[in-house]
Amino acid sequence: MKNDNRMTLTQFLIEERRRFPQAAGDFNSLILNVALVCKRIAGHVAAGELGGMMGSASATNVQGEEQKKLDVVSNDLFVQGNNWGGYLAGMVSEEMDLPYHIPDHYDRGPYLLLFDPLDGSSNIDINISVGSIFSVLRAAATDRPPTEQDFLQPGKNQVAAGYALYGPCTMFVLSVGSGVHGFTLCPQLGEFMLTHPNMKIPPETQEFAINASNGRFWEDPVRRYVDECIAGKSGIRGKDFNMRWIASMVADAHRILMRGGVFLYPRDTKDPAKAGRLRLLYEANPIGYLIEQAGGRASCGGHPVLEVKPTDIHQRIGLVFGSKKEVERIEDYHAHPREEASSNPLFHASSLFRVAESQA
Ligand SMILES: O=P(O)(O)OC[C@H]1O[C@](O)(COP(=O)(O)O)[C@@H](O)[C@@H]1O
Ligand SMILES: [Mg+2]
Ligand SMILES: [Mg+2]
Repeated sequence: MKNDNRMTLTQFLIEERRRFPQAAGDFNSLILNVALVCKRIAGHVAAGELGGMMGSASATNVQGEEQKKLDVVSNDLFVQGNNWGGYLAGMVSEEMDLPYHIPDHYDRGPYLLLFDPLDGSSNIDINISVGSIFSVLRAAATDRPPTEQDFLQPGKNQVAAGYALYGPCTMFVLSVGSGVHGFTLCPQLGEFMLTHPNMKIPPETQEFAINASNGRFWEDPVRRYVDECIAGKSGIRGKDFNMRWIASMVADAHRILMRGGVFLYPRDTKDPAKAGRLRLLYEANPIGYLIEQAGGRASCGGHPVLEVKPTDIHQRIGLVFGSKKEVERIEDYHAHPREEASSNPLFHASSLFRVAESQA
């Protein structure tokens, strides 16, 4: 990578801050510390500390010391890298049952940090790209530890969101509400350099991503959409589609930000107790925010996902995101079921995204 005159993440944040002359600097400290944590995680991933060395919670190394899973290591790095800075009131993580409270000997600050420290962890053992996803909300108060309720804000309240992708190179993709910007880690400088300013998702696509092994559990709007993509030129879409599935949502989202496409992890009937696979607060919301900032659309079927009022910090949700026109088509299929679907009571009984929508 030529790094001579590219802007660093720090320089980018300084430029952004000029738009908010009253800002105290807490926000930039937060983003820079999250980026530093991501560099540390990238180091662990690149060092081959994958499944064999760190994959099992009960694994021991040659010294007989217990080794932690990389998910847990990544979570600890997020917590320790951000609890001391004075800019956070608390944190929520996929790896922690309850919200994390800033210890009394550190200052509390105005922001909440929510994260999936390692997304796509089933890919660690096989050396396929994984990533970290984060979301930033404003705290309701700094004179007390945040309650769970304080974290239950709709995604539209996010003041920033982003992810790091640990792939062939490490990238940090960020939105602070003014578009989406991609930074690539320069190994020589150890800095994230602005390599992909203003990422935009084309409104149409010929690529879709879904775990097709769940096909028999899909409800009609999703089945219809996928069937039409597969029918290609011979069907009503009149064009051939390609399919991709990395099984790291963060990597699938990155591909869509780079060249368009649509991703579906819908609510299905496989386990009716689960309102989808992905977690609302630290997977669907931050990715939804980035996608919409890049001109795409993120939906839970009938509503923009960013409108959903959360009810639980680890709540799951059905999620569709990507190229705007494709997501709108899927939403339309939910809003206007096919004839055969509307005459089939099965399809009435369980609307794909019903739970999420009722919470919107
Ligand atoms: O087993 P599947 O259906 O391919 O699931 C893959 C999905 O699960 C996830 O890996 C869940 O994330 P975690 O690794 O953080 O649990 C998503 O990234 C991905 O889209
Ligand atoms: Mg995840
Ligand atoms: Mg995870």
